Amino acid sequence: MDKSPLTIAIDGPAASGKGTLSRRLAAHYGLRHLDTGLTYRAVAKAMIDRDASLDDEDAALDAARTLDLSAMDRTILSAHGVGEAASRVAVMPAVRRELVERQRTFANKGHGAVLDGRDIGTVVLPDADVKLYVTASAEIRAERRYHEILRNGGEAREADILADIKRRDERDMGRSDSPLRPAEDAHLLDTSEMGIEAAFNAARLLINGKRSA
Ligand SMILES: Nc1ncnc2c1ncn2[C@@H]1O[C@H](COP(=O)(O)OP(=O)(O)OP(=O)(O)O)[C@@H](O)[C@H]1O
Ligand SMILES: Nc1ccn([C@@H]2O[C@H](COP(=O)(O)O)[C@@H](O)[C@H]2O)c(=O)n1
Repeated sequence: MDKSPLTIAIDGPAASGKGTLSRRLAAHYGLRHLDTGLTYRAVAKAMIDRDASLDDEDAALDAARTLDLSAMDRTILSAHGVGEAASRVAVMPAVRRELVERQRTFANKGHGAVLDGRDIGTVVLPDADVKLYVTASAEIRAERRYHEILRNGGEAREADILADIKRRDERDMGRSDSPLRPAEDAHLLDTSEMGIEAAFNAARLLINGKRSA
């Protein structure tokens, strides 16, 4: 296998499967992985814990500056409501600047990395070796998330999840700073009719093709 450093940027809307794919790719290529959504979630959670308003930019910036990437707990941060709150602090340019800096430092520290989020290919790592934009219809994404919540012992209504996903898509794609969109040189991967294994194999083929080109 080619041992040169490899940076992979993976973007896509909520519950599109970018985290699942990123973890598989990181394990396969022996790369470190950062789920950048967790950084926005951690800022939002810190504000909720401090009873700060989610519109308070000073409090959000303070939470971003004091964030410890190594202490982010996926189990706590993955709650559906925290994702919604994260998309509200993610519209703040000062918070984005702070977190993007931290994310770049992570990416540049070692021998390659996989980062997933909303602006990785467009803003955080515009020179990434490979860029993927993972998507699926809102209905399929809501169905997958619904089953995930049930599997984990939670309760939810699929219709509420679909409404949340559509609202979050709108906020993430419509914000003026770093809106969610595919980078011009990103490969599109629509997994609406593709299982996890098939998506992983498709991504692996694209990456290997790019490396040997
Ligand atoms: N190709 C696929 N086929 C079927 N289910 C999938 C596929 N990819 C991911 N999933 C499932 O869909 C759900 C959402 O996936 P995942 O958490 O990876 O999405 P995400 O884009 O990282 O979400 P978020 O934006 O909330 O971070 C999970 O339950 C995962 O197991
Ligand atoms: N690079 C990123 C990553 C995430 N966001 C915002 O955080 C929210 C939560 O992200 P998840 O991937 O964990 O669902 C998301 O809705 C975005 O608003 C971002 O802006 N940039």
